[in-house]
Amino acid sequence: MWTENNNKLYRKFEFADFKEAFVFMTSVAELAEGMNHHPLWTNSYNKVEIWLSTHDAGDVVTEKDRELAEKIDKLL
Ligand SMILES: C[C@H](O)[C@H](O)[C@H]1CNC2=NC(N)=NC(=O)C2=N1
Repeated sequence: MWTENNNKLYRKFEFADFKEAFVFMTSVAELAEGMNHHPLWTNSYNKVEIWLSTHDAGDVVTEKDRELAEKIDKLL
């Protein structure tokens, strides 16, 4: 579930292992490139944390962030 805090959408994802996490990250990267809208994220072994905001709009949450979050959810 995404939460909205400090002008960012945030969600933490957990996978079976690093390989699964990285497959997910590769798909997110392709989505991000397609939208020209990129995540701030961290990866530690099987965990991926993502923060979404729109820098061009002054680092706030916009429709683009909500759209990317929705597309990311559909990868799961
Ligand atoms: C120049 C380029 O179009 C912009 O920097 C794009 C790239 N990716 C981006 N990603 C995010 N998250 N926010 C932006 O405002 C943004 N802008």
